[in-house]
Amino acid sequence: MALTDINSVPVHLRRSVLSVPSINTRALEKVHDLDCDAVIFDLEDSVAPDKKVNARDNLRQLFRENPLKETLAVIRINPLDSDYGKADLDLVIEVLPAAVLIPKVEQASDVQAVADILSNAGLTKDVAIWAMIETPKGILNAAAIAIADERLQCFVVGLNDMRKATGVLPEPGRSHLIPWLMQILLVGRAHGLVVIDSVFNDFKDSDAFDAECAQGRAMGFSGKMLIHPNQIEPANRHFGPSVQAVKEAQEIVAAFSQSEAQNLNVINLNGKMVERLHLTEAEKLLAEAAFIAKRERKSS
Ligand SMILES: CC(C)(COP(=O)(O)OP(=O)(O)OC[C@H]1O[C@@H](n2cnc3c(N)ncnc32)[C@H](O)[C@@H]1OP(=O)(O)O)[C@@H](O)C(=O)NCCC(=O)NCCSC(=O)C[C@H](O)C(=O)O
Ligand SMILES: [Mg+2]
Repeated sequence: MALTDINSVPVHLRRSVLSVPSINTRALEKVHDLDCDAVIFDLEDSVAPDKKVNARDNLRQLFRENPLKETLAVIRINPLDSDYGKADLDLVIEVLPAAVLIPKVEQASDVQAVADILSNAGLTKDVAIWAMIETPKGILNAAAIAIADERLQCFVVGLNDMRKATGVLPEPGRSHLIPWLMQILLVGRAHGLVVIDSVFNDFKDSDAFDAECAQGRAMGFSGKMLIHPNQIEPANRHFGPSVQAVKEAQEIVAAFSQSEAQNLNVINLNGKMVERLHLTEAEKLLAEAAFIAKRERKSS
């Protein structure tokens, strides 16, 4: 599978990235039937210390007997300097998920340490690296982290840890967090990374979740980390191409394919300036929409 490049097709979507506690066998059984783009099998904060071994065993069995097919599989390990991180990474090397997610990344060396262990195990590009940016130092060092290793593909924001570290209270609109969110996004984009918005804890409040997805989409995030199956449909809707966006993209492609537009870099489309950069965006959006439609046809 080609590595994700936010500006290239074919696309590997990251609209909905569902976290599943690897100790919860009931939830682990369910993930095969869920319409999310990626699953994070969590070994970190959702698994109690005395359950880490059981959780790893659950994943070993899942990857051996019933691996995910259409959905990207990611394993979130514990920090390498904790009591559990090294054994978690050994499991990653054994079962080969699409990516390993490192929590609480604060400096480039946190990524490099994982990359070195993967390389020493003979894995060069097989397992991508994702990094959680969820501490003040992680945000301040994001630019160095982004270039720590060529396997790094994705930043995932963690606002629970960020709030804990800073004292920022949860509030609708996340106004006090916006500078930090945009900083992470800017750094990620500068280095061609996918950037995933944080989880939303109140999984029964669908209106508030809808609003936060809309905000995350408007900010430029590729998708949202989720904690509950109910959050998948709204995340797919907000972070995927809307009907209106597909229609506009088709109009742009059609307009630029006219013979009179062949040598033009800018045209007037229904009273709006449209340039070739919009054509590139339109083609990417249509490829994304086609990819989603094909996957939906296959699963229905
Ligand atoms: C939050 C939950 C503990 C709620 O679970 P539950 O009480 O079981 O909810 P429901 O009864 O509404 O569940 C309905 C059915 O859906 C299944 N389910 C629930 N959650 C998941 C899931 N994540 N994946 C798959 N399936 C799920 C239930 O088993 C029910 O099934 P059934 O019995 O057949 O009806 C729970 O949702 C949960 O544990 N969520 C994930 C928690 C998690 O992964 N936490 C770590 C990630 S959060 C994070 O990383 C924060 C970040 O680091 C930061 O700092 O911000
Ligand atoms: Mg966290």
